[in-house]
Amino acid sequence: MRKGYLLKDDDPQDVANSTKSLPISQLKAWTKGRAWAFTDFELKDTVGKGTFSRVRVVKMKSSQERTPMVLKILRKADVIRLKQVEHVKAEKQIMSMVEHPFIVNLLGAFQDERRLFMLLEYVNGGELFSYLRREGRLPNDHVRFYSGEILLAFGYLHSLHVVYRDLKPENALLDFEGHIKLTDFGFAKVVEERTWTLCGTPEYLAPEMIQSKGHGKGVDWWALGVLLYEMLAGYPPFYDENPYGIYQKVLKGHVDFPRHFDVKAKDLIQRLLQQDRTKRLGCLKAGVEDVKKHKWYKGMDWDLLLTRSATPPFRPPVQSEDDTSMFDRYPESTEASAPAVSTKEQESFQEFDTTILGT
Ligand SMILES: Nc1ncnc2c1ncn2[C@@H]1O[C@H](COP(=O)(O)OP(=O)(O)OP(=O)(O)O)[C@@H](O)[C@H]1O
Repeated sequence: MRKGYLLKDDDPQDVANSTKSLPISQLKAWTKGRAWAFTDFELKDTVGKGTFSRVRVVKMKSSQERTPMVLKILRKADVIRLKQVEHVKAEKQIMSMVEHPFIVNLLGAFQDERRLFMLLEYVNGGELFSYLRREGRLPNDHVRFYSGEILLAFGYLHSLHVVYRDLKPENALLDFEGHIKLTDFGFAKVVEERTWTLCGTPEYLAPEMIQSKGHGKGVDWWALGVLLYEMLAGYPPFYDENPYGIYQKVLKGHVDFPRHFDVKAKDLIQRLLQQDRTKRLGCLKAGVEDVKKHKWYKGMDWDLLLTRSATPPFRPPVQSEDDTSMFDRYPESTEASAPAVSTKEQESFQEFDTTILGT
């Protein structure tokens, strides 16, 4: 049994001192169908801060079950001010319908008068971003592993007509074994054909999104090309101090490849960073299968990868399930206050609460 990952058994009475924790399948079964309130949780460290959210590790207060989870806390007033109501609703909606080994599990969604809460499994190995910045750049086989798990998640999402739209190393978390877990579905959308909203992170935006031409699944394949490049080079392919400069470079489409680049990796990236989305790898008839078949992935056992049976290249040095040392430090916050919103504004959050029925 792994250190810090004790499986549940039937005995413990000592709630406060218990270190018992559940594997995700059992955690999902335990959280299934429950109604939640913010006061149910004991607040631990903050592990992330977004534009209008705070992500905190939490534990249930009065329960035998002490598995750490995270609560993504959003202030309604900020969500409204930044015109993110529809995105937040879509995030919850999409996260509650997806289930995949390389995607973070949503365990519940609820609200109080001033805040929205999403309860998620806690992925304690930190962001791929932090690992990449520490290492500088990654060797081919590491990149093959991470991008392979991500592309399997994309294949799954696209089969449900979900476009993720926010791939970047900050949103790819590593679990305790070192497998990928995609988080932040704030820009994800169900798209049958095309959609037009400009969203994502400048360095990762596809040309058709910048040009407001209408976009679809192709933006994810473009972003995978950017991520592959960034992991192998240590910096993104299109870079400038300001977003406008980045957009110009993306539209110009010229990519400089460092000398050390593997020729097959370069070929794959060029096919993903194809300006014309009708010719871009992943956007053709065979979809994800074309990407999987690219010669850079030759020898990859995709079935083994999907079952999380391939050995990750790096195992995060976490000491316990609630270890937060792989994340940046954030100042303490009591989460006591949030601005009020009007009764009319409250209505827009009516369908937010979800008890996950799942499997
Ligand atoms: N399930 C999780 N387990 C561990 N850490 C998480 C989890 N979900 C999110 N985080 C951390 O919190 C950060 C912010 O979360 P998230 O990206 O979902 O928030 P956001 O408000 O959408 O952020 P942004 O404004 O940057 O898009 C993540 O980058 C990650 O470091």
